[in-house]
Amino acid sequence: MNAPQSTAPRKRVAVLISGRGSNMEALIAACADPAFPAGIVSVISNRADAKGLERAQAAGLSTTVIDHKAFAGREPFEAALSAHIEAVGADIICLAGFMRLLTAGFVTRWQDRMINIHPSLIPAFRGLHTHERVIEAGVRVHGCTVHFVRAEMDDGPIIVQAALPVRPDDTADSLGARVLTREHQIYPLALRLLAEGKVRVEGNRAIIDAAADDITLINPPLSA
Ligand SMILES: Nc1nc2c(c(=O)[nH]1)N[C@@H](CN(C=O)c1ccc(C(=O)N[C@@H](CCC(=O)O)C(=O)O)cc1)CN2
Ligand SMILES: NCC(=O)N[C@@H]1O[C@H](COP(=O)([O-])[O-])[C@@H](O)[C@H]1O
Repeated sequence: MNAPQSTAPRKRVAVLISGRGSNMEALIAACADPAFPAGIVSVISNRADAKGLERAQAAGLSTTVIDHKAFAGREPFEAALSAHIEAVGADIICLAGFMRLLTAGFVTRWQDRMINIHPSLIPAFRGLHTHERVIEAGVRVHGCTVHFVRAEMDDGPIIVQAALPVRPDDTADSLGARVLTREHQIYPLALRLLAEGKVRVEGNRAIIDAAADDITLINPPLSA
């Protein structure tokens, strides 16, 4: 039974991608439900060859390429990004495999309205090549995180995490595939909680309002 349709206007979301776009697709699928408290108004890529652009167009969404290489530095690139995001009236920015380090100026401009998905249980394994590093380190539990973006890479207040066991026979690819499945579950959940106003930031912590009826999903039991 669908949750009662809230009368609040749906939050307007800009999704930033650089590549494949499978997390963007998970967000598109969630936003297709009229009862979902957010809708995607623009998909922006810094790469014209991002496969995600075709997927967004196939879903009938407006897509825009703002190529960082066309600008004389991060700030002018980000000024063009902000101008477009303001023009489409976005309330929330979702980074979904967006592979450009954003400056402190841009992060402050969109403070606590910009979230990112990262394929590790931050603060462990921040940065790139997380699955390879997890296997190399021999850790037993791995996962993914949706967090608010801060100037420091992969360092913001954590909204949702999902954990899973590392199998003895795991390769970076097999582990990455299981983590990606969890990413596609937790990103729509985090966006829903944020769009429903159920997340507030205190210092470097994200506080989820306890009434959020899907609290159990935030600490899901370790699944295979
Ligand atoms: N200020 C921040 N910017 C970004 C964050 C963040 O947490 N704070 N998250 C990232 C996403 N990301 C990891 O989650 C990430 C993005 C980019 C890079 C990186 O090394 N980029 C290089 C260029 C790589 C390329 O263009 O292919 C760079 O920007 O010079 C690492 C991790 C989004 N931005
Ligand atoms: N540090 C950022 C980072 O590593 N992000 C990761 O890039 C992939 C993008 O896949 P997608 O384009 O299919 O969503 C995802 O696994 C995401 O967590």
